[in-house]
Amino acid sequence: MSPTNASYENGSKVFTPKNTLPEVETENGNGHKRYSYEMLVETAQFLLSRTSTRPVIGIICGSGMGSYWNEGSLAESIVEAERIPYEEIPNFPVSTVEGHHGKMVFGTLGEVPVVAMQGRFHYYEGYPLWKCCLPVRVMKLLGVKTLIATNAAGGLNPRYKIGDLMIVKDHINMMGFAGNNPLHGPNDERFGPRFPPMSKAYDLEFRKIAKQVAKELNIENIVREGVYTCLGGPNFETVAELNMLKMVGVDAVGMSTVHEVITARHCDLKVFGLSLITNECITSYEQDNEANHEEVLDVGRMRQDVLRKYVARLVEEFGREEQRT
Ligand SMILES: O=P(O)(O)O[C@@H]1C[C@H](O)[C@@H](CO)O1
Ligand code: HPA
Repeated sequence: MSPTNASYENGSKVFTPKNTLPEVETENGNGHKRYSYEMLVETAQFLLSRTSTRPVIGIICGSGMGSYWNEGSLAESIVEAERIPYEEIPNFPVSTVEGHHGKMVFGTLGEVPVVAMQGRFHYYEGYPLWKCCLPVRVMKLLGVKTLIATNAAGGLNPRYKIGDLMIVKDHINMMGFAGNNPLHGPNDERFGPRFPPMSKAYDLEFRKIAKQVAKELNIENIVREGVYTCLGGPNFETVAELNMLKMVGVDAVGMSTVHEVITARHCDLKVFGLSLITNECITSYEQDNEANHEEVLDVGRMRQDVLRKYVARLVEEFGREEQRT
């Protein structure tokens, strides 16, 4: 089905956008389906009916931040938390990663109303990118103004150490280079424009605040700022791939976030990105060690107290900044 009504004027085809996109649309030739605006409104309305929280900040908890465990995680420290499992949410995909929590957690952090995704959807699980990003659009419809996207990533910058935190300054959309983009397909203007800019993807003010907060918390020695890229996964990268990414200016490599950020910027959410460096990227054939998921989770647990305190303070500060602007 076409998202436009086509008619002919003086022999030329004229397209008039329809008011709504069809409920489920077969994407250009690749067989993927997509959700309509109305389905996402239904999802948002369901969530709003299940909680009295009206979140202004949305947080995506990455692998290092309690998407695999609850104890001591940021999601656990949300006050007056209401937890809604993904299985109960209409139109929501169900996380297939073993051990992932799969819950939307509503409540407050430092008196700022928030919603946290405990468990995200990854491309390697088999979801098309637009489906991985569905919760971001739902957050927008819930009234969220700012997205904090966190992830676990391999450190490619040789100065980075395992356990460092990287404020994401920018990203390189490697999957987008191959034409795989969450905005691929018909555009719905109610979310945003057909051709959204990405040159200010990661909010400058938030990045400044994050550096200031790192100083206050005395963790500035482990907080870096750099460029993140997402590959499709699930395999970790080859030595040649990592050396190529290093050459083009990538500091940290992961399997998420970029498409979420593109979707968030498209619908005008402000974005802050944070990577936990969980492993060293292997850039030489002489190195014995290999990347592995257990190490990613171990480092996540090791750093979770710091991450929780840091992100909780950032939420307070971003909430304040939100009120100022
Ligand atoms: O959800 P994130 O991006 O934090 O998870 C990363 C990427 C893979 O899911 C996993 C690899 O260990 O960690
Ligand atoms: O080294 C990595 N590569 C890709 N994704 C990752 N997620 C954690 N570490 C890595």
